[in-house]
Amino acid sequence: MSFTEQQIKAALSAAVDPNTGKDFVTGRAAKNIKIDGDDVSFDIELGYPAKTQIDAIRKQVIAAVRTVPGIGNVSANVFTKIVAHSVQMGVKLLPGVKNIIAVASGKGGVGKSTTAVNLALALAQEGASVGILDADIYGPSQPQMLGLAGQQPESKDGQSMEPLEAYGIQAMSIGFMVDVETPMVWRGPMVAQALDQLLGQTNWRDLDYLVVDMPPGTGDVQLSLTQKVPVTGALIVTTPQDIALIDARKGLKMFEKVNVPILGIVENMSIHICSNCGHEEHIFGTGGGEKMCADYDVEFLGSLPLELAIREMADGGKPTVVGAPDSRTAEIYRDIARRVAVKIGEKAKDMTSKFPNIVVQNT
Ligand SMILES: Nc1ncnc2c1ncn2[C@@H]1O[C@H](COP(=O)(O)OP(=O)(O)OP(=O)(O)O)[C@@H](O)[C@H]1O
Repeated sequence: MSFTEQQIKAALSAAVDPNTGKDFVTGRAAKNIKIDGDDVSFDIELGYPAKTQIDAIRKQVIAAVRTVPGIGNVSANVFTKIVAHSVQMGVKLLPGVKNIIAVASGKGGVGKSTTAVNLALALAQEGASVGILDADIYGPSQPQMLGLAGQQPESKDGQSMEPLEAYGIQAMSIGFMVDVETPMVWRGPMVAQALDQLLGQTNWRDLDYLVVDMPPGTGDVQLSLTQKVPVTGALIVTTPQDIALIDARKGLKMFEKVNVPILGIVENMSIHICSNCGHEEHIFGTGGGEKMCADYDVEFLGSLPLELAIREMADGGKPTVVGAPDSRTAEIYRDIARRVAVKIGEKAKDMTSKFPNIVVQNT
């Protein structure tokens, strides 16, 4: 052997993870370096799902280590390990759920539910175990978007409910419990009770991420939900016009108030590309989302076009990420999903589960 472990580490610290922007040593991804004669093997542990990129990352780190003089065979085991990250103080994690991502908007109709479902499906496509909780009591649209309309969750014990499944993700919605065609007048306590039931009585099965489609707006219902749900981070969806941005700012403030970190902002319906001539038009204005992010020091996670196919696929029960997985739009959703997962991965790990239960016995 004509090289040292130090040289291997130096080579790996010259390679930067394109998703985190950190090198593989500083980011603590490189582990378990083993040298056997001239051959080297090591692990790269990613804290976010990246199934579509594992191959590229493997090639990148192998190429980096091959630069070490005298090196023989190099093998890298690249894998993902998602852990639970901290939530608001005093709120307990949900059983079977590691991380919760709240998807919110300041006002209705900006595409929050469409973004939430595509984000959930994109995280699953990248290899994570994902659920979606449709808490949008005013317009539960996830059953329709996931092709589950008219179905009802099963209960094995008469107390708790099993989430339904579509395209590999688990789903629970207030829409499975009420007739969405019949307008309902929800009084405060009814809303709270229904949401409590959804939150506390769903048997989520081993989720890395639960995406919560929040009710639009920043009123009392939304505020109490953000206090009750153990949220790891929130994402705000807005359209570029001023009125939506003003409301999105209120959303930012609401999460700040309850100490939920903002993962970033997604701008929806940013640009319209004419399907006939390809002409690009900023129907709702331009640059608003990015300016808001700069003003408030939050990340601009990406922007989605105003596109007929997004609406047709979501409303038709097969959202873009699964309906057209090779499209540019699906790629944008996957990029946003990876950014969100990386941001969560950078947050402090949840330590509550590390503390042993202390039992005081009277003898
Ligand atoms: N980028 C887009 N391009 C075209 N249509 C879109 C886009 N995003 C969402 N839509 C469509 O706009 C409508 C409203 O979207 P969605 O239900 O996701 O909004 P929302 O903010 O969740 O609304 P609400 O607050 O009422 O629940 C839907 O018909 C959806 O298919």
